[in-house]
Amino acid sequence: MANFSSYNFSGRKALVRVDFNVPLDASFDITDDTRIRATIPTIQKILADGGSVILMSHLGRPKEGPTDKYSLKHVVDHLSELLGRKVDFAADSIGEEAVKKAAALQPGQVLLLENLRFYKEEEKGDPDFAQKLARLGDVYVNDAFGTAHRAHASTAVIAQYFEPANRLFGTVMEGEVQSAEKVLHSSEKPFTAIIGGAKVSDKILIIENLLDRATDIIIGGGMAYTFVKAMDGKIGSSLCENDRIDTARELLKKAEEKGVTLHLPSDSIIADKFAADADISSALSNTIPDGWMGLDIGPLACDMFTKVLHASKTILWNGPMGVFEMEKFQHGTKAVAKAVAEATANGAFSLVGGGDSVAAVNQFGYHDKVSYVSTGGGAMLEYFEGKELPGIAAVKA
Ligand SMILES: Nc1ncnc2c1ncn2[C@@H]1O[C@H](COP(=O)(O)OP(=O)(O)O)[C@@H](O)[C@H]1O
Ligand SMILES: O=C(OP(=O)(O)O)[C@H](O)COP(=O)(O)O
Repeated sequence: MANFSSYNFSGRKALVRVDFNVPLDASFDITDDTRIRATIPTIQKILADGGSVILMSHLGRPKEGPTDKYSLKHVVDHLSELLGRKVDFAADSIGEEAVKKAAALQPGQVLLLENLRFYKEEEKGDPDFAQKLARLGDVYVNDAFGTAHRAHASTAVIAQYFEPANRLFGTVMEGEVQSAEKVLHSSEKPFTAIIGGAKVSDKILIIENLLDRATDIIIGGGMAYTFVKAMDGKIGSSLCENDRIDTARELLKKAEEKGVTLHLPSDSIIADKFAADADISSALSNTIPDGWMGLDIGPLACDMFTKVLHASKTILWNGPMGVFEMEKFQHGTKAVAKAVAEATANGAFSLVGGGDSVAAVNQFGYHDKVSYVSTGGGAMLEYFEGKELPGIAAVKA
């Protein structure tokens, strides 16, 4: 593996895997550009050396192939603005247009490929797809920390098609790993992990490993209701992964055995539909009526979580406490962000990561009141499990 800062990109086409999986609103405007902004130093260094850049990323989780909603064309204008130069776009990632545009790329130019996940081969880690991508450039830079926990074609499989001397991490990856290492080796207790959001089946498994590290685990957002149901609570139509209920039950038991306190939201803000104009009410999280769903933690939970956070010395946070994109369901995430900021002001070390979590912290004005903001959510949590992430291992191999 080569070193990014000493690598000379002059005359080279750098194929750079970035994580441009940014939140978009209904008009496809970017609501938080942290992940794009983070990659600018990497892109600028390659261009300043006299190289050219081919950017590749995923956006969301498209299931049906090419879909306008998930097109990376939505980020082209903003990226051009941030770079101060026009970025070209290929409406494909390995097809004729991508190949032609990549071949014609001149030093100083930037090309963005269409969403890699429009090909099912990407998530399957298909070697043929990875090799076709690899042919577009002559040096591979992985700067997608947020996706480093995925063993996909563009993050893990592709690296083998480049000589070790032409495989590198970009500045995002380097910075993220350095900061994560710092936390990994210096986590003062009480250590509180906050897990929320909506990727229940992905992140519930990570909780088990956190049991060896954390003294307290706060579970909020859509993640909470699978646990509430595992304790025989009534959750109405709240988000729930039924095939993870047994896992949740086991985790509750293991936490007790290990002396780790799992904090679930005792109450919730409930809604009659998943919409900004829903009718809302509040309820204990284990007595949510049929036809209603929990879309935020309630006031009792906010108070309880705040107390736990104020007593913490290390805080790791991934996943919002509610559907913060809608005003009616922002309060819990705001309250937790405030408590994390207050704990940080009192000397705790706090690390917040994940596309939506970072968007929330930015939106509520707390980004500079926490110790570190990571572009990765699941990736950051898996890094803390102590295992090498596939996207990192492949570049180092
Ligand atoms: N109670 C809930 N029900 C449904 N979705 C929720 C709930 N709470 C939070 N969410 C959603 O979770 C999403 C973020 O989850 P996730 O992707 O896991 O976080 P991150 O991007 O920070 O890693 C947000 O879009 C938010 O609206
Ligand atoms: O947004 C991401 O992760 P995150 O929600 O854990 O922050 C990454 O872009 C990975 O996306 P994925 O979880 O669909 O593989």
